[in-house]
This record gives sequence, C-alpha cells and structure tokens, in this order.
Amino acid sequence: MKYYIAADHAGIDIKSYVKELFEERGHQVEDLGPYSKDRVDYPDYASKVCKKVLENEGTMGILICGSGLGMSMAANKFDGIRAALCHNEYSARMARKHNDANVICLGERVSGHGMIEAIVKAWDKAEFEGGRHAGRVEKINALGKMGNCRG
Ligand SMILES: O=C(CO)[C@H](O)[C@H](O)[C@H](O)COP(=O)(O)O
Repeated sequence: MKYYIAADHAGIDIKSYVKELFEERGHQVEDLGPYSKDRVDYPDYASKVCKKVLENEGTMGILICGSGLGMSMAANKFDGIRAALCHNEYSARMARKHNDANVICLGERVSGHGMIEAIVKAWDKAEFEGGRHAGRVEKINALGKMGNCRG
C-alpha cells in the first residue's frame, strides 16, 4: 500500500516514527511535511494528504497533530475521504473493518509510542468486511456528494 503522511508542529516529533512503523510493515510512505518544527496550521497539511489520496486511487493517508482532532475534522471535509481518529487499537481495527477508513489520524499529545505501534498494527492487520457495512459506507460517500447538508 502507498501512504501519504503529514503532521503539524504538534505531531512532527512522531511523524518519522510512524512512517517507519508503516515501512516496517512493507508499505511505501511519502512524507508531505512539514520538515521543521515551525508552527503550522493543520488544515494545510490535511489538505496536502487528502488531495494526494483522492488523486491516486488505492492509496491512503496518515495525519498527525496534537490531539488528532483538527486533522480528522479537516480531512473529513474532503468528499471521498473517510478519516478516522484512532487513540486505541479497537478504534483502528473498526475504522478499517466497518468504515473502510482511508486516512488514519493520530494524536501525538494523546498516544505514546507503545500505543501508536499497537494502533498501526491493528489498522494494518484489519480489512474492510463489506457486507452490511458496504451500504453504510456508500451512504457516507453519498453525503459528501450532497455538498451542504443544511438543505
Ligand atoms: O487540532 C488540534 C486540537 O484539536 C491539534 O491538536 C493541533 O495540533 C493543536 O491545536 C495545536 O495547538 P498549538 O497550541 O498551536 O500547538
């Protein structure tokens, strides 16, 4: 699997570690920045990753900020992106098995190295189950195409 990874200043310390975890599991990971610890805005980096994922079918994204919240909120604005904030293994497993998530969001200020490793492993081992979940995921995708849902 090809992944695109990015962070903000609050996620940059573990970006290389997360990249290595995915590479150790046989994946290719392209780092879209940032490349210094300067303060940056997470929507800019969520945007870089989501655009790449949408442009390149079959790829996935990894986004890291302090809590993972800002990245997931920004990423889920993109039609076709199903970004899952994962603070534990269960969430990571369900994000893939039930939601067919294509972007994983992590919080450097929330999860330590050991938990991050467990999350990555759980995400990577899990596969979308389809079946009853397929129609639900299609409904998520349809919501994105509706644009402004306020009617
Ligand atoms: O979006 C977030 C919080 O919901 C992310 O954790 C950001 O990384 C965080 O807001 C950055 O905060 P900072 O005080 O500017 O470092």
